[in-house]
Amino acid sequence: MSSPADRQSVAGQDSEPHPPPGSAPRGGLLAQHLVRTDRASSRRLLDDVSVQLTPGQRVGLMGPSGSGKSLLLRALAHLDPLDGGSLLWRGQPVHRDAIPGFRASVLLLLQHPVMASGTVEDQCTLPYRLRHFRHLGKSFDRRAALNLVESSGRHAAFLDQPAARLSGGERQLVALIRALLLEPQVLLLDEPTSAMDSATVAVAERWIADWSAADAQRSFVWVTHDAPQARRVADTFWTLQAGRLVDTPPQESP
Ligand SMILES: Nc1ncnc2c1ncn2[C@@H]1O[C@H](COP(=O)(O)OP(=O)(O)OP(=O)(O)O)[C@@H](O)[C@H]1O
Repeated sequence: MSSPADRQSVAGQDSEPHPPPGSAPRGGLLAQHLVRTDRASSRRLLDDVSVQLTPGQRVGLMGPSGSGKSLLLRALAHLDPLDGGSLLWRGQPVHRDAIPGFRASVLLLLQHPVMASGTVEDQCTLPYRLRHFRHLGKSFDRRAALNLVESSGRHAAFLDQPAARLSGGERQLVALIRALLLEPQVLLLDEPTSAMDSATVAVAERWIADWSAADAQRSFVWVTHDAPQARRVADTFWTLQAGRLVDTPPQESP
């Protein structure tokens, strides 16, 4: 079995630092020379970042606090305007009319998930009322939601709990359940288990591994400060420092 460092040299960004335009394979996300600058300070928050997420790839994204990990995920999710660079999804720029399909395929999980009013079940049913999921004809699968709830060791009544009263770890769990039910092709995971106890972390890691294994085209980028977790979940490693990609194997962030 290869070490994370070996795997990085084979599959990490240092083997293909600047993939040529249009080379994103079907299903892939390609970011080239991304630049984001803080207008107030002129500091580069993302500084010439080029990454390629290929179908089936499992990326662990590490780096110190403030190094730009969340901003990179938001950029890959087409959430923030950039000051430079290009983004391709399945080899094409994501134009306005392609955004609904993109949003249905590429899901970003925030570290601190926002919960709407209502119950846990309401959080899970909400996306099906949004345009990008409605047009796919998908509907909420309560049985699948219950299976996930019960496989996390919780009672079915968890679905009826008011979301406002959930703990931070429970919110992350609900956000993950909601995302997995939507069966995305790509998950952009911003410290998705940072507030969970170790047993719940193990459940979340297993769910994401199962989701990934169910379709060889599925891929994710998982931000973590936990190097052992990165080694458990990922086969490729990206590290950011001060907005730049650097070539180092997973290590604890300071
Ligand atoms: N909207 C914004 N405008 C200006 N600066 C921002 C903005 N959002 C984030 N930043 C700054 O960009 C830098 C990178 O932020 P980011 O949230 O991506 O860090 P991170 O690597 O995810 O950190 P952590 O590990 O603590 O979550 C930080 O210094 C942050 O203050």
